[in-house]
Amino acid sequence: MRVRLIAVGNKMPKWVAEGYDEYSKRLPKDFALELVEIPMSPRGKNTDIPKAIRKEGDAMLEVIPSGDKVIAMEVLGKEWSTEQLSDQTEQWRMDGYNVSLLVGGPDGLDPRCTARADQIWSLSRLTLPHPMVRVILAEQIYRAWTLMNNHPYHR
Ligand SMILES: C[S@@+](CC[C@H](N)C(=O)[O-])C[C@H]1O[C@@H](n2cnc3c(N)ncnc32)[C@H](O)[C@@H]1O
Repeated sequence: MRVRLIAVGNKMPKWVAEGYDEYSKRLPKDFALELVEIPMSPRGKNTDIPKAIRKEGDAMLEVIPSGDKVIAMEVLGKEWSTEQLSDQTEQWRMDGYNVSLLVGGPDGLDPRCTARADQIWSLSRLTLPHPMVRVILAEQIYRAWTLMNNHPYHR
């Protein structure tokens, strides 16, 4: 199984890249977490924000492999416990699915990306900065994998 994390932002601070790598590198090849970064459209005082979001959405839709289970990350999505995430992931694995997780930029996901998703997942009702979301996702995917494999990391 492969989980593709499709996230807006390609110039991340060192702590974000290190945080993401810390967890993604712990996963085995047969449960790989793969990062696909979508360049953030530049923002300035006169930026047409809906147009910037659309451009990010176009790029995102292009890299979602057909046949993947698609999960949009949204504050107002459904909250899952780590156990629910692990059970759901196990189900996808048994059914032979790969997964794409979509993380928007500072102005959120293009509505077409949310519409493309099979499920909408919320990490909490807090609005988190998009760089932090990818680190939290890497840790939670790793944690879910440890649960699926009775690894002592999760307690
Ligand atoms: C700074 S937030 C965007 C906030 C924007 N006002 C919106 O309504 O989506 C950047 C991205 O991080 C993700 N995100 C932020 N907080 C989240 C949360 N609590 N749960 C799930 N995803 C979150 C979403 O994908 C969002 O598009």
